[in-house]
Amino acid sequence: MSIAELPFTDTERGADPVPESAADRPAHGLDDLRAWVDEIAALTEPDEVVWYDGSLREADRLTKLLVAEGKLIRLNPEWRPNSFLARTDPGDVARVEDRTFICSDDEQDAGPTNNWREPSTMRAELREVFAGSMRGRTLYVVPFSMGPVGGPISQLGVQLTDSAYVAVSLGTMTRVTDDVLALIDAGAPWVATVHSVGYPLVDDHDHRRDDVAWPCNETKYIVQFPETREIWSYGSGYGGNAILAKKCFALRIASVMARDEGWLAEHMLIVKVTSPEGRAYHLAAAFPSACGKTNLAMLRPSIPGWTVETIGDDIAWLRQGPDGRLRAINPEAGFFGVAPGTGPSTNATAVDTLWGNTIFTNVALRDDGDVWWEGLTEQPPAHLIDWRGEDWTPDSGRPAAHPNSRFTVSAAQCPAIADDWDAFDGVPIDAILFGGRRATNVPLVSQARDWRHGVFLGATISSEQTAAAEGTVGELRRDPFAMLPFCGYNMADHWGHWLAVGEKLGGDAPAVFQVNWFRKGDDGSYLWPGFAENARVIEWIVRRIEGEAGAVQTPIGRLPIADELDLDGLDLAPDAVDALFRVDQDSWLAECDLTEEFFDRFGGRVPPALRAELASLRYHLR
Ligand SMILES: Nc1nc2c(ncn2[C@@H]2O[C@H](COP(=O)(O)OP(=O)(O)OP(=O)(O)O)[C@@H](O)[C@H]2O)c(=O)[nH]1
Ligand SMILES: O=C([O-])CC(=O)C(=O)O
Ligand SMILES: [Mn+2]
Repeated sequence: MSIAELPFTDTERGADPVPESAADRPAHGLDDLRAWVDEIAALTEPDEVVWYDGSLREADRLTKLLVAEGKLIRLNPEWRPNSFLARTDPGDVARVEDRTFICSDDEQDAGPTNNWREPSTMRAELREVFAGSMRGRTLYVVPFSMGPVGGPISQLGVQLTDSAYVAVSLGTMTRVTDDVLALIDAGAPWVATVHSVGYPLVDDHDHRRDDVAWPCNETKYIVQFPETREIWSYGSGYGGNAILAKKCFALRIASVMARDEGWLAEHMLIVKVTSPEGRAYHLAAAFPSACGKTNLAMLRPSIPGWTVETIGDDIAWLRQGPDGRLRAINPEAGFFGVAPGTGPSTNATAVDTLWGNTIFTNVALRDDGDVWWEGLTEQPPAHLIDWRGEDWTPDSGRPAAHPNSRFTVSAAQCPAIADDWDAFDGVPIDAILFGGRRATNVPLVSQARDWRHGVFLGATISSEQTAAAEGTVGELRRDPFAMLPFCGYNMADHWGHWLAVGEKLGGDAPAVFQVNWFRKGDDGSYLWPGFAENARVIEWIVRRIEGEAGAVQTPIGRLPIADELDLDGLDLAPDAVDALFRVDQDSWLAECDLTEEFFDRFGGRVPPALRAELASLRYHLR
């Protein structure tokens, strides 16, 4: 196919350019791209500009450079070929939600769950911090595609960054190829993203300072301009803050594009499930950060006859296809997964994926030059260098790997990757799952009565805070659609958008379920073994889609009837099943009060259909 014949996505860049912005003109062609790169280079004053082409040769050159600069440690190639360890600054280990801004023209469009700043004020602030911010450094230009290059659900972007670690990571996490430039030259739209670690090596008086292993800045900005589809990130080198294709573009900016164009950009894994009868199904599931997406995406079923293959572990873009069904792509090309808790008994597929060609961040270093983290083996090694670079022994009394330590690895390297994982036009979705980390109340699995009830379940996801973002771990927080930190517009409008998408899908809409692997008994231990055993829940879900499994109607949804969930060979605590599915009237009524309080934060923007769902839930509980 020639470039001229490739189907282009129909995204327009912002209609109302804000004056004095460096990157808000409608961009068409390589000349515009080059002009924009020049403009940012004039602002940030790097020593040189390098176009990164994503090739193995260039990746190799940059990792060698990073090793020479002391920014990456090469792992022992005998255990972990072509793999590296990065240690961040201890203050730069997770997404910074309080420094993440949605700068829509209208504050109401950002909504009460986003930090809003007036766009021109923010632009002025950004110009100040970015001025000269790349002095003494190299500016990398990284053109990338989210999704198969030129695909009907795919989008293009360009990231400018002064971090080689970020450029290489982006090369793993997205498709960085010359084809992207060819599409841009042919006029395809692209999203402009600028990143600086905020650690210039030369000051205003021409004084040079030495670089550090993890340059960053105490002042951080993660800024999205939804109308002009732009991203500016300053002061952090950590994944979710710095690999702008991921959360900033594929969720915050893409969710706005999706709202405007009638599709969905969601914080979801995608899997292909094959039943013992050989029938294939595709499921998409939204769980908040560090609540089990990567684990479910790589599930090895404990029950015979079933297989689960990976399509994506974090982000899904979904669009109604020509056949009327909802089709999904994984816009990413790699995994940026949580290391702790990843071991042979929990996620053997991930362990096998990480055999080489991996960048680890903030895990511990073994004396033999390999890596370790809590959960990789039952017994920790006798001695390690911890994520801060300090000596560690099992009685040090602190974790050796940071709880949010991560691996960056190519999706193609996953042994369980599905053959259709990079299908040009995506895969048809049969079921959507919503889940959170709830010690109480929420049952192991339930089915929504219909799409509208499903949207209510998505809108009311709540979860105990994890280490994936700065904040108090364990506190309960509302995380609608697992998108609280990632929705680029008013969350209540997002619910309305989901309802509208459901209307369009009609009878072709996927079935919707809610799951919770994390319910605890009175003694504080998990009631459900989780991980591989979650296949039993997947089986019930597939049987429900096929109309083969029974369910009982309860006020909160349809629960499996006794014996429909295969528990054969499971060693559950006495009463565990009862406790996993108990619907306690009083605590659910209290939950309703919390939901109403939460809805009230959005005032009149909450879709009446969701208020009606809440009223109906209360009515049936009483
Ligand atoms: N008890 C229990 N823990 C689980 C289960 N699945 C995942 N976990 C744990 O949850 C943590 C995070 O899991 P991930 O699969 O990495 O979470 P994620 O949703 O992909 O996280 P992000 O990459 O931050 O979006 C790990 O410590 C896992 O061991 C489960 O079924 N049961
Ligand atoms: O974005 C990140 O830093 C990692 C991630 O997947 C999440 O937090 O959901
Ligand atoms: Mn995530």
